Amino acid sequence: MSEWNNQQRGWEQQQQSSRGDGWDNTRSNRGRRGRGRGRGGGGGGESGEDRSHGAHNKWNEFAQSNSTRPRGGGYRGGGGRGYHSNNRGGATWGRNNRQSSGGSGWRQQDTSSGSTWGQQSQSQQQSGGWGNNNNSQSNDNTSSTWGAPAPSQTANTGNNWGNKTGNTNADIASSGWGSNADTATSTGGDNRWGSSNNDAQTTGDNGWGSKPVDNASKGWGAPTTPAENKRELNAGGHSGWDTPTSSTSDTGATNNDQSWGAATNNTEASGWDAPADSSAGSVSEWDKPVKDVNSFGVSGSWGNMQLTEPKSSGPKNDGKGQWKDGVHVLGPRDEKTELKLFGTADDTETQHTGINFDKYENIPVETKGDNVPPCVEKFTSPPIDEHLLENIKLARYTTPTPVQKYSIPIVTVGRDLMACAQTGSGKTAGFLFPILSNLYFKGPKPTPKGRPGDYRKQYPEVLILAPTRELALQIYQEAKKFTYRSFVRPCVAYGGADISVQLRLIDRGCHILVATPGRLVDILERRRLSLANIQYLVLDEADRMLDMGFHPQIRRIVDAEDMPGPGKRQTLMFSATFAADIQMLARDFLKDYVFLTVGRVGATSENITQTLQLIENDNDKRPKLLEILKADQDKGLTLIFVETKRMADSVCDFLRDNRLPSTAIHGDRVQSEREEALQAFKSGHAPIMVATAVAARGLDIPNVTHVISFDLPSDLDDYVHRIGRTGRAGNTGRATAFFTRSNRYLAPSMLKLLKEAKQQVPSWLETMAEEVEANPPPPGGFHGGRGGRGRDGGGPRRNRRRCDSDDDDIGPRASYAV
Ligand SMILES: Nc1ncnc2c1ncn2[C@@H]1O[C@H](COP(=O)(O)OP(=O)(O)OP(=O)(O)O)[C@@H](O)[C@H]1O
Repeated sequence: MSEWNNQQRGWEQQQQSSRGDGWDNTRSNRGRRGRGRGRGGGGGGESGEDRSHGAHNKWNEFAQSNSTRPRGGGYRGGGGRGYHSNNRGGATWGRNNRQSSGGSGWRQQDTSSGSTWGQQSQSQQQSGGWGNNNNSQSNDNTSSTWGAPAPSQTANTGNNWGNKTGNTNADIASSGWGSNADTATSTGGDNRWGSSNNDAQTTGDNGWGSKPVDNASKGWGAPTTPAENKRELNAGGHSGWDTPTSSTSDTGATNNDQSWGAATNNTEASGWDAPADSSAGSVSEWDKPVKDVNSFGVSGSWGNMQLTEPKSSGPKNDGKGQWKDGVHVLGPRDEKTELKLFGTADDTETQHTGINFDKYENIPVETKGDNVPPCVEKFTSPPIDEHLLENIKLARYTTPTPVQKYSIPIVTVGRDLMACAQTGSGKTAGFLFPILSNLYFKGPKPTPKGRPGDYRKQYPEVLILAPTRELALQIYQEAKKFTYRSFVRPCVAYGGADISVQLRLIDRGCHILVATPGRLVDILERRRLSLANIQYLVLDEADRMLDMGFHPQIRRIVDAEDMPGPGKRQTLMFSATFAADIQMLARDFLKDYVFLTVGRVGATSENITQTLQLIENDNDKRPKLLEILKADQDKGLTLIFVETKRMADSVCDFLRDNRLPSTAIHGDRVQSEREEALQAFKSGHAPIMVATAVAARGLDIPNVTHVISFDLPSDLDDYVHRIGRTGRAGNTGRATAFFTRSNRYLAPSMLKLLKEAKQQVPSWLETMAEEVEANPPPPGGFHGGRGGRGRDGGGPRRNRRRCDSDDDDIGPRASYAV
């Protein structure tokens, strides 16, 4: 029996045995929002959001039958209202909480007659919960503490969530829950949850944030390879990660040993500092403690912790360095942090270079501009800083990709750059490396003198704008890799996550800010950040940002704030495609720039084998999809692109109905769900992901071996980016597209694209292309093939957002007129 069949059987079993518990819970909860609030749930009150009555009834039926809670009762109902009241994606918290002994858990704290957190911590000593650092009583497995997810509970005797291991902090006095304490100076073991956001990935022992890394050994149900995952499903094991989206199964131990990792792993930046969806707009108690934290060591509320914590004078080891007296003092090495950041040489959650990596060498490179510096052939010192080279080595990069070979010297000598290179060819490092190298050489720029009241303002030196939340998060994670042990602090800000948490992180120090434009405008309006110190402005996927309607926000950020103008800062724009309308932006934002193209602008990688399937009728798409998936012997991940959010849910439902473990990602899902879906996909728990354009750009997911364009976008650039989720870093991949008559106007440009990438061209495409050329679309009647350089047809497509298309973090827009 083929691997596929094995897998499938396993999935079936999974579906039958634990539907509602596992991967399937990453599905969209669209339509469920707001239902079933405020009833039952053991007094759960307002926090209960009964997701068992959602649109996806079938699954919810499973959930109901699995559930012991009263219908309509908030699954978070264990303890009154907590931050869950606004947090769909944080279901896990509530669930664990509910499982916890005697209604314990921090939510209860909230109901405990206005008690302070510190007091709660005492009550926790009886029932287990977060305020309770030293309370071994809380270690019953069901009430697993935050920092100690189920698998590690036994190991974590006495631990509670923020604070796992005795935590001897030299700087405990300034730290704490909502800790504004500089995580850079906290010890590796000082797992204060307020700081877990950063620490989750950079320090090994940090409460729950650290969990996912060794999930394989901890029985999370998230084995290391997708193949194994599938086998585990065969074995009928619970799944894990993505469970938290679902409120459906709040029973039993299964839930206990799920969940946490999902929240943690997915949301490094949100971690539990950023408990899932803040879109509901409220901020929980513990998200607001910036002020309280300052009084931490003084008033003792919250700060009860410190009284119970012994101080340590042990070495600090959080992977962070400092700039001291003009010298870059590196932080100490830390094995666990390195493992988290860089993975291992053969894990499946890290992108490894593929057999065709060397072929990048053959791609023609062109530069336009005056006095372009010569490229480098190797990662050498100089122009790259020694410490950066060490991190590059840890990332197992041996040779720069073509875009890096050119961007490194160009940016190092201070030039602006517009760079266009194929998907998956290393553009992120192309801008990060020279920027970081320069920062490491020069050290931090002095903070400008602010106005009175500006004392809390941060002055980042690098601003990286990205169109989608997931891409922002990914760039941030890359930045964390290459800033390991350095003085440079990266931060991230994107919509759908708690802004106060993001602000708090920024407050702790921010040299590099990665942000989506809408969220950044929001932050700027709060006057908590100044752009006066920006030395580098990076617009990643700039064309997509314009296409999404971010033009006003970008203009505002760049022109209407205090950012230094062109010539006083360096501006870098990177994409695999550049639409015509980006030229305008380039003209205004860049100065004396170099235009770098690696291969033809907008071309696909030859590492991707493309197949077009002519589909006569839209109704034939689903059976065809099933046929392809079932015949697929590939053990890798499959990403399916559709055009609308509704269709994403619908196709995902269809696949599940056919017992194919799938998840969906689109803009109608709350951020935590999106991240969970992504994690379920990455980990192989849901090896099929149905996505809208929200996942089209920049996402670097290892082991995506097949991209299926169920719907073709009306713009070929979008197609190029979508299929670019496979065939990355020299790996090979496959792309299948369903081509219908309604896509016919794409035929000429598609034909050209296929020929250029040396792909097989079906004869019907040639015929169709000829027909279209003989009868071109009426002016304005079709937006296919947006132009760009060397691209056929179509005009600028700005502002042609579809009503059901995805918009991500558009944010406040009315406040600035273009
Ligand atoms: N020099 C290198 N050696 C080995 N791997 C590399 C190198 N540079 C980048 N990579 C890896 O290649 C993968 C793709 O890189 P990246 O995400 O930066 O591509 P990209 O060009 O930005 O793609 P996209 O156009 O889709 O945004 C990443 O996993 C990255 O770690």
